[in-house]
Amino acid sequence: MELQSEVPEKYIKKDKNGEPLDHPFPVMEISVIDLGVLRTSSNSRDELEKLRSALGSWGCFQAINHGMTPEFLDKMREVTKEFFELPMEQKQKYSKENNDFQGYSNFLVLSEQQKLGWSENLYLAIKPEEQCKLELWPEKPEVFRSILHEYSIKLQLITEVVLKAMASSLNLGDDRFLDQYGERAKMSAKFNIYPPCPRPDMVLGMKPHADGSAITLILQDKSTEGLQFLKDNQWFRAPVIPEALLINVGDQAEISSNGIFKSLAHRVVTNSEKERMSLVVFYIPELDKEIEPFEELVDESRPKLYKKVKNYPEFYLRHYQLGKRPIEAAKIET
Ligand SMILES: O=C(O)CCC(=O)C(=O)O
Ligand SMILES: [Fe+2]
Repeated sequence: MELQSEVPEKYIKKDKNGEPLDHPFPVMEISVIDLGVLRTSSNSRDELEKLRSALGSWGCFQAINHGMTPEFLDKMREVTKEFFELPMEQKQKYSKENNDFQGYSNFLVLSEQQKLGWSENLYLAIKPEEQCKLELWPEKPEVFRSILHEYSIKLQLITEVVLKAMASSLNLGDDRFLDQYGERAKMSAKFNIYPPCPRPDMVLGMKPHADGSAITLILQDKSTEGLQFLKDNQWFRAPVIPEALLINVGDQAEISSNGIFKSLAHRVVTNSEKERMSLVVFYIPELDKEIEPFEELVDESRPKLYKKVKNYPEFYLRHYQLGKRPIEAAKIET
């Protein structure tokens, strides 16, 4: 995207509270959780309590000791930036087709009227294997395919540890989330680049949304902040911890946990001088699994908050296009 002093109208976005988008919002309180401690059964009670409390308030945490070295994470960041630095015609070889979610796109467009985000993305399924369209996996930079493969394997292991710990933290059997979501749950990687933008006060990198996943794992840029979460009607900046993965609750884990874990709205702001990258991995339950609040978490003091849903990505898209928060449509009316 070319840098210019005026930006096209379709990118202009006003904050609901009238604040400029680049207002210096406060930094959120985000727990740092040691996955190594969660993995060991002794000693993990405090860490589980921390996890439960983090997911029940801010809906996210920073995971450290996840089994990937800082050098490996830096390599992922570098490879992501190198891909987006390729000439446009090379990136367009991987362009997203209209009826597909996988591939390269220049901005997030779901419908004509929607304001565009100041970003380029590359969306690739990474699990299960038969959903991967290897022809869309860039051949340049040369290490792209092998390093993404390695990253996928690591993220599968991490996801399993996190979902088990989430279950334990709710005093449920370890496999409660994994069983509900299915062995063939999907993982998709979304590579984002947010180029410098001349009007960070008026243009967003990504508009406010909550994720339709069960959980999302984000590798953030090391030197450029941008991600913000909305809590109690106020935006907060997510800090960057270079060696950590930021893991957040998506709508489906909020539903399964009967609202104990929170899927918060978030957005990405732009920066006038620096570009920002992120690598986001969505963990998405099998489409034909019925997702509903675990019955162990429903009682008189905590009635069932959500209906049963199936194929949430489709449900999500349908409601998102109407400009509503999809999870609202899954709520049981009281
Ligand atoms: O770029 C980021 O840090 C987050 C992007 C995001 O929220 C998403 O892709 O769903
Ligand atoms: Fe998101």
